[in-house]
Amino acid sequence: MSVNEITHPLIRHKLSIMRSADLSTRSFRQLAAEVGALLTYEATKDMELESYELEGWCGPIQAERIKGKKVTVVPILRAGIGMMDGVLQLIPSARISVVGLYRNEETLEPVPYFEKLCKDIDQRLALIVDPMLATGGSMIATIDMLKKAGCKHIKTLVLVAAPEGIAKVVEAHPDVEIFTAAIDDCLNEQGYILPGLGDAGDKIFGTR
Ligand SMILES: O=P(O)(O)OC[C@H]1O[C@H](OP(=O)(O)OP(=O)(O)O)[C@H](O)[C@@H]1O
Ligand SMILES: O=c1cc[nH]c(=O)[nH]1
Ligand SMILES: [Mg+2]
Repeated sequence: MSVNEITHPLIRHKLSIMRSADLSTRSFRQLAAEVGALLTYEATKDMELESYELEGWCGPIQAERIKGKKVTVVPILRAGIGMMDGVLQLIPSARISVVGLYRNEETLEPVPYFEKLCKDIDQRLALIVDPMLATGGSMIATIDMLKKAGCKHIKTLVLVAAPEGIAKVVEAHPDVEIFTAAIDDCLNEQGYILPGLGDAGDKIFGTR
C-alpha cells in the first residue's frame, strides 16, 4: 500500500490541536516536530536489521542493528524544517539533504531555488518531510530531483494531504510510499487544503 494514513490516537489528538486558528507559533512548531517523530516511527517499521555480537554485562550476546547505509532526511524548505527535528530525534545520525521549493501563488507550480543533497544518496532511504501535500507539485518535483541524483528508496512524511495531491504523486511515482497524519477533504480555489492547517510555513516561522 503506497498511501498510509496513520490514525494513532496521539497523532489525531496532536493534529487536532494544530488546526486551531489561534495556536501560538511555539506550540505549532513543537507539535509539527512531535507528529513528525510519530510518522517516522511508522515509516521505518520495515527497516532491515542485521545481527552482531556485543559484549554484554554477562558476556557476549547477539544484538541487532539497522542494516546498510541508512537514512537521509529531506526537508522541503521552508515548512519541512518544522518536522525535521522530530525525525532526527529518532534517527539522530541521519544525513540531511535540503531541497528549496516554493509554490507560485498564481500558477501553484513549484519553483525550485535550492538543492544540497548528501553524497551517497543512492545508498540511503530518503525520508522527505513537508507538512502539506496540496496539489502535489512540490512533492513530485522533490522526488524527481532525488531520483535524478540516484535515490532509489523514497518515503514521504506529511502532516496533512489532499486527495488531489495524493492522486498526482501516486500517478507520477507509484513506487514512493506516502505517510500522512490525515487525508483531508479537498483544495480551495487558492490551492489550500480544507480543513487543513492554513499556511504551515508561516505558522512554523511566525511570518503570518
Ligand atoms: O502540494 P503543493 O501544491 O505543491 O503545495 C505544498 C507546498 O506548499 C507549501 O510550501 P510553500 O510554497 O508555501 O513554501 P514555504 O514552505 O516556504 O512557506 C508546503 O510546505 C509545501 O511545500
Ligand atoms: O494548505 C496548504 C497548502 C499549501 N501550503 C500550505 O502551507 N498550506
Ligand atoms: Mg508557505
